[in-house]
Amino acid sequence: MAAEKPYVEQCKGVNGLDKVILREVRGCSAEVYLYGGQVTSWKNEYGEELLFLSSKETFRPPKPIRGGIPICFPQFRNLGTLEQHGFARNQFWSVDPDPPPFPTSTSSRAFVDLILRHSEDDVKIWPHRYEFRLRVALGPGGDLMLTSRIRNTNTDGKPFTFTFTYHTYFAVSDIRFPYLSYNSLVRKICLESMHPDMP
Ligand SMILES: O=P(O)(O)OC[C@H]1O[C@@H](O)[C@H](O)[C@@H](O)[C@@H]1O
Repeated sequence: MAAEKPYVEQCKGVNGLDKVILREVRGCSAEVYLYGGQVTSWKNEYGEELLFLSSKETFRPPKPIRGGIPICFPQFRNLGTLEQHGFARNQFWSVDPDPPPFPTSTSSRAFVDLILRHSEDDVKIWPHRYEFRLRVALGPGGDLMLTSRIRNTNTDGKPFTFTFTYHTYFAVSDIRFPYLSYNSLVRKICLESMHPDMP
């Protein structure tokens, strides 16, 4: 009888980059690259891929990975002076061996905790110190849950503001917008996310 695959497995992905594979008993799975703290694959119990990853993706840092769920932090789009979508997506995150407890317990056995801390290079372009903890969990039914906890670790207690996004690329087999052009739809989604009460 074949050995059961583990719920959580850390291994090498494309170009030797570290990745973590999460699996649940019914066959669903997810993959997370430590580069970018980025989910690059999420498959349902039939093995169908639910996320888009560019076929041209070469997994070559410092270029961000195009596809999956990039983490945009501390800046979304061009809403600031940093490079588009901030710098968290092209940094190497670490597995967090001792994350602080969550207020509610999880039923998931397939999860990984990652952490990104400021580097001295970050501080030169964004003068704040932080800890960004990300939990990626795959539920028993195949649901994917991302939880982000961002802590200000400035030694002088100075507050900071940031913008943040899970810039999810979903895989779709076909897409048609009979009444909206692509650009107006994107603009509408962006406006709605900034101003949720807009008509
Ligand atoms: O090309 P990037 O930096 O990975 O960004 C992906 C996309 O991010 C979106 O937020 C922008 O509206 C697009 O213009 C952009 O192509």
